[in-house]
Amino acid sequence: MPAIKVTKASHWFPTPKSGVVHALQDIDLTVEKGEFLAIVGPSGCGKTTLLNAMAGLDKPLEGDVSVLGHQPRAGDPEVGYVLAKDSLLPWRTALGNAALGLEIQGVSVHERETRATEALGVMGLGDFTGAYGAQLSHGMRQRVALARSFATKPEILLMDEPFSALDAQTRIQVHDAFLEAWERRRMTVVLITHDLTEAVGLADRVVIMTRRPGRIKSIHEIDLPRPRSMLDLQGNDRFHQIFETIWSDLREEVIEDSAFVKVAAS
Ligand SMILES: Nc1ncnc2c1ncn2[C@@H]1O[C@H](COP(=O)(O)OP(=O)(O)OP(=O)(O)O)[C@@H](O)[C@H]1O
Repeated sequence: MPAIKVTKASHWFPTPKSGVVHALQDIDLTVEKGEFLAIVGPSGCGKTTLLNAMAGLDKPLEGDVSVLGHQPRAGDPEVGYVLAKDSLLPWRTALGNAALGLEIQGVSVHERETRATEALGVMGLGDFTGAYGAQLSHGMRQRVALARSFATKPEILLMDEPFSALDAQTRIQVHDAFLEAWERRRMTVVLITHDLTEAVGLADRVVIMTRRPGRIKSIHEIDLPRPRSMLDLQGNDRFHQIFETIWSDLREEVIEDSAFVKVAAS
């Protein structure tokens, strides 16, 4: 059984004046268990709509989505969701924030503190468990948000541009902390990103979506060995080759998209 199966999914939204916005068209996609899949495509092509369908937040008007063999449902403890905004509660410490998902799941105080502390340690924040959001940098805050998701040990992690608010240098540090944490559990990840370097560096496969209505244009296998480090990949020839191949395929879709980060590898 795959982790996620999307079959002939199409979706559109009503607009106040004139009809509909056709967001997704005929999406067929299978994500295997333990796979790291990245989705790239121009702004407004339906990436979040697709992720929301996997999260059970929005059902496609046509077609079908199944997650771990059943209909997706919002709040499924087996599925974590990480957004660009860290959404930390300012009155809670890093530990309190990292334990929040477990608390919602009804996990005992002792166990959630143990698991949240471990997740913070994995994200390199072992010395900051007592810090409040205002005392943490952007990158540290986002690592707390990632620790919050990891602590619940979801089978599937859905991520909507989780690194986009970080500056380039911090982003690489958080990528590597995330990769290290992911290597320990190898949960299924679906990552939406506007950063092709990130997609190629992190994922096993990169899905390119077309302009709206979003269809799947192509899927690229990333044959870089694991474990990986984003920092080390900057000097890896194979990484640059794969990057250029995917970019030449993606280019015409995102050429007018100012949100898209072509690169940089240096
Ligand atoms: N609730 C909604 N009501 C009306 N239109 C919507 C709604 N949600 C999304 N849309 C429209 O559907 C299209 C796809 O949106 P979606 O957010 O999925 O795109 P995206 O690829 O994630 O974009 P971005 O990369 O800019 O975040 C867009 O044109 C958007 O304006």
